[in-house]
Amino acid sequence: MALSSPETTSLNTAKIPENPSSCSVHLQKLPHLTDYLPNLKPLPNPLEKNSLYHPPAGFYISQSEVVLGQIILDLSADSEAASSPTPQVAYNRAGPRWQVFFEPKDIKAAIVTCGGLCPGMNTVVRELVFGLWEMYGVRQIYGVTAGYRGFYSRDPVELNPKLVHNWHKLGGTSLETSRGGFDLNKIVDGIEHHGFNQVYIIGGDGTMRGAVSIFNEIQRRKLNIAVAGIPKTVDNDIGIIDRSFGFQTAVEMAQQAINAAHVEAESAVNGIGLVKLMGRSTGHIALHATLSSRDVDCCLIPEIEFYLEGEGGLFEFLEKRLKENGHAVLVVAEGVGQNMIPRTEAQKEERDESGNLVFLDSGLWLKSELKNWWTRDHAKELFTVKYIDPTYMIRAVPANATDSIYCTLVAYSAIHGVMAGYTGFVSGLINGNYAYIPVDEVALAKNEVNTKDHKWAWVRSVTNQPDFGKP
Ligand SMILES: Nc1ncnc2c1ncn2[C@@H]1O[C@H](COP(=O)(O)OP(=O)(O)OP(=O)(O)O)[C@@H](O)[C@H]1O
Ligand SMILES: O=P(O)(O)OC[C@H]1O[C@](O)(CO)[C@@H](O)[C@@H]1O
Ligand SMILES: [Mg+2]
Repeated sequence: MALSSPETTSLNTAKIPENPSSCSVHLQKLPHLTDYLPNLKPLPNPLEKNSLYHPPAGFYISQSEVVLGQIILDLSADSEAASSPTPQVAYNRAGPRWQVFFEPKDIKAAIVTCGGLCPGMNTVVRELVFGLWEMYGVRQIYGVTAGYRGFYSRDPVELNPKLVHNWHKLGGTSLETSRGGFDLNKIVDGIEHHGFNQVYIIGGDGTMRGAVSIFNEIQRRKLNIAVAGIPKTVDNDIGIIDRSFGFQTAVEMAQQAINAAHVEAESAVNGIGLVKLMGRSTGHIALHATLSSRDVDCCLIPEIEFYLEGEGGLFEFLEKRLKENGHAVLVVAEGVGQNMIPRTEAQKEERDESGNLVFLDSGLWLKSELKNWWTRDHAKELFTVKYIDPTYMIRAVPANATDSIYCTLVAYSAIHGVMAGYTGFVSGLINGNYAYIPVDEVALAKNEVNTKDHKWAWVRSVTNQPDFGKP
């Protein structure tokens, strides 16, 4: 990998070697059914005979095609990477393989949706059904309803293109979803009982941890069943992938709430518009909504520390903004201030069916703190806080055009991977390319906002909010 033009770096003080060490690549191993069922025989891909495809040269993806996990490198001679070069992590590129390990007539596929809603869930299900049916001629496709518990407590629903053709226009998940109900043995027994040999699992971080256990148990039982995950996270809290389908739609929907908060704030004397957006442990939606809106004066996310009172605190900042502009818009993620909001003993313990801590309403808390502050310090002046909580509105909608394309491609990628005999993987977008990632890796990978990165610096520069830091 030689640098094309050393001159271009003349403005930069960093020394760049003429010929930086050729990069070594570490390919993350993808589990395959033949790892534990060595006698399985490959077959030619049925797409060869699909009259709609006529696969051209280069259509099939080879084992050697990879997607790099990191595409930004520091080539300077004194960089850490140059002094101890670690191999680049790479993932298998997603797409059709020329050999498959399933005969279409023998396939019985199951699709399940788990966890909270996200725009595009129905589209992913629709595209799995269409892809399996149209590309590979699969005729036994089932929806497992109500999340993981559906594997053992409900009859699966037969799916076909006619039934699901309109689902991309619907928000939510027509298969229904739930939290909790994860009983590993009952689930794998259910999969065996129904004779499913391809299992597609759509869900968030918890769902992916469940998928790891299901995959491990299937391997332990040496079953010829492939498991593929499709990460769904409106909060964008799953690592490795660029983002989940539905995330951009949610950010777009958040604009409506921010616009309304801005109008309300601007139309009042000392008006504050307060918007709470989803994001339990990560502030990606709040961050992206702030960057795209430009009406936001302050964005608070769980990854930053802040305090309310005193010099350098939130109230001091808002007071300044109110003096300058007469109004201010504040966007907070739901996970913000959870360690500052007073809780009863019962609230400290309260968890949802999946075991996630139930959060208190950060927006309501902030609204009340703002009112107390104003009454205490400026009792005679007018003041208004308009609090908007669009929580479910931003995720209960169908996917926008960009997310719809993502839904289709991520679903097709999953199908191609499973047909090729891969298992225990997820399909996802990495640096703009579809790739296969071992599910155990995804289940552990968090995606928090890096507050030392440019993106957070951009927020600071569009809002001009201070680095609240510590008092
Ligand atoms: N560690 C785990 N092992 C097995 N199953 C799990 C685990 N964590 C969660 N699950 C199961 O996965 C399903 C979904 O989990 P959860 O409710 O946490 O949502 P999620 O998948 O994280 O989605 P989101 O948080 O985006 O709404 C539930 O059925 C839950 O019981
Ligand atoms: O009310 P529910 O369905 O548990 O969902 C709320 C949670 O779901 C999420 O959207 C994640 O899917 C979180 O942001 C939020 O805390
Ligand atoms: Mg989760």
